[in-house]
Amino acid sequence: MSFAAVLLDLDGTLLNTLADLTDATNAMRIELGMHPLSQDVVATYLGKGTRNLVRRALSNSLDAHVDDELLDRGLEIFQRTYHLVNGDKTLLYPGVLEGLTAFREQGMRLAVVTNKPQAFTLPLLERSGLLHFFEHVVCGDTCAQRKPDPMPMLHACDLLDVAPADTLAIGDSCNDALAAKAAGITVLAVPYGYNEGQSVHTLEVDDIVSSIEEAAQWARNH
Ligand SMILES: O=C(O)COP(=O)(O)O
Ligand SMILES: [Mg+2]
Repeated sequence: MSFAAVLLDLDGTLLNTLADLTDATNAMRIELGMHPLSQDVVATYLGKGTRNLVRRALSNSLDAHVDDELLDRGLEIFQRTYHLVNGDKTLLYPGVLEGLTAFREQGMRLAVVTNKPQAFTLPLLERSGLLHFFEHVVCGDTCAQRKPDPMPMLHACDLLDVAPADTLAIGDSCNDALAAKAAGITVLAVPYGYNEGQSVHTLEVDDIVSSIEEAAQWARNH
C-alpha cells in the first residue's frame, strides 16, 4: 500500500514543547497561589487541548471537575503566559527534519493535525522552521470537535483532497490513535511523546516507530 498524504501530530511528535508548557502552567498556578508542578506531571496532562491542560493542572488530576470561574481565570493566565514563552525552550525531536524531507521526496502531501489552538500553533510552527513543510494546519479550534474525535483528521483529508484509506497519521497519544482509527486512517505512534502517563504499547496502532525518519522508511515499505 502506498500513501498519498501524512497527517502529523504536533506536541510530543514533531516538537518537544513540555518545558514551555510547564513554564506557562506553573506561572498560572503560582499566580493563583498554588505550588508548581514537575515537568513529568505536566506531561501526563497534555494531549486533549489547552482547556483540558488548564483544568487538569488546576486540579492536579486527570479528570477532576474545576468550577467555571476558576477555569476561566486559569485559562486567561495560561494563555497570556504561554504566548510570551511559546517556543523559547521548544526542541525538534531527532529525525523530524529528515523524516519530513523524506516524505516530501516521496511525493506525499503533509498536514498538521493538532489539539493545540491555532493562536499558539502557527507562530510555533513558524518559529521552529517547520511551517513550509505543510499544506494545511488543522488545530484544536479549527473544527467543532478535537481528537480523539475523527473530525479534524477527516477535515485534513478533505483539505488535502485525499481519501482516508490513502492517508497515514503519526502521533504520540491515544488521541491520535483513536481519531485515526475512527477515520479509517493507518496510524503510527512514536514512543517519546506524551500519552497521558500510559505506555504507547497500550495504543491500538498499526506500528510503533522510533522517529519521523523511521516513519518515512516505514511508509516507503508499505
Ligand atoms: O494541545 C494539546 O493538548 C496537544 O497537542 P497535540 O495534539 O499536538 O499533541
Ligand atoms: Mg501529541
